[in-house]
Amino acid sequence: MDTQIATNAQIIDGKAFAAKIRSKVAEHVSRIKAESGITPGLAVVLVGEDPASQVYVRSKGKQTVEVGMASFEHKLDANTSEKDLLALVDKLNKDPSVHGILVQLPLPDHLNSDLVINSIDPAKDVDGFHISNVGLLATGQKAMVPCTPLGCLLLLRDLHGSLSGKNAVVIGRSNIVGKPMAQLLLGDSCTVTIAHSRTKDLPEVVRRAEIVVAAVGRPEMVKGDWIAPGATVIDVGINRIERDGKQVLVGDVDFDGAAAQAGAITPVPGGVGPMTIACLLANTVTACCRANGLAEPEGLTI
Ligand SMILES: Nc1nc2c(c(=O)[nH]1)N[C@@H](CN(C=O)c1ccc(C(=O)N[C@@H](CCC(=O)O)C(=O)O)cc1)CN2
Repeated sequence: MDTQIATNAQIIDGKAFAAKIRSKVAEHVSRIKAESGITPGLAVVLVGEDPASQVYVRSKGKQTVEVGMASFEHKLDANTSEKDLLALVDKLNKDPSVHGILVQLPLPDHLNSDLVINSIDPAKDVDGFHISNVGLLATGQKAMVPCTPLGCLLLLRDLHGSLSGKNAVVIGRSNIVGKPMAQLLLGDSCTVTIAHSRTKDLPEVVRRAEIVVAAVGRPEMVKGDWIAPGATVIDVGINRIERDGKQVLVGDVDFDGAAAQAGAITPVPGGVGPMTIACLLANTVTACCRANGLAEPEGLTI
């Protein structure tokens, strides 16, 4: 790694990169329609009225339609029973016009997320959270890949080309981001450490990394002096905090401190977040192609 101190980190523009992915997805959607007459379709299920989830689901529907796909939104009451939710998933599993199914998380407490996710047909599991897809990814087989880690990987590949041999530290061990992120980096031949709240001397562990992916859900926890000079910092955190009497969005990384050290860094907002929905659209096209024996889009998945 370059040992020179980098004071002007490159700001990785996730918003612009996500727009490029969406335009590639739109091209593939046109091709699929022309070749087969099939319109890729995405069904999104929202249970309850969590304000952030409502925003994300609205964006998913809007962007799905913008790339030429069919969007099916199912908004269910917060008190929906597990039986009714499972019945809806079963109906979507059987619907040939639906190629991708996503159940927005978090679900209300009375619903068992694992049970619901594992009831989705793995071939339609565009979130990549079904246990079959988790196992396929872990064993290096063709899987549906979780959208946020896939977005991070595409950003890293675009920046570095090959990631082979790089030292990567993933902070956070969630099933949605930390664990699949580590699998993806390992798949690209990085040397991967998964760190978490119990990791001893976390700052020292992070200082050894050429690539840092922060996904802990704690506002600005990762400090500038934890970052090795020239390292690439990918901030997955989306935390709403109050600062100077205003609500602001911050990541898991102290942006100003880290940018003074890093070679490249994602901002919040405008970094990893927009990649999540772009990769969801890409996964839906991939699922549609796999289901219908059509050529899969290249460069949009691993
Ligand atoms: N079933 C799923 N549930 C959830 C997922 C997921 O991938 N699948 N991820 C998150 C929420 N999420 C998508 O669902 C998501 C989060 C953030 C963004 C985004 O574009 N963020 C913007 C900021 C937007 C804002 O102001 O809040 C950014 O970072 O620039 C998109 C999608 C949890 N649930």
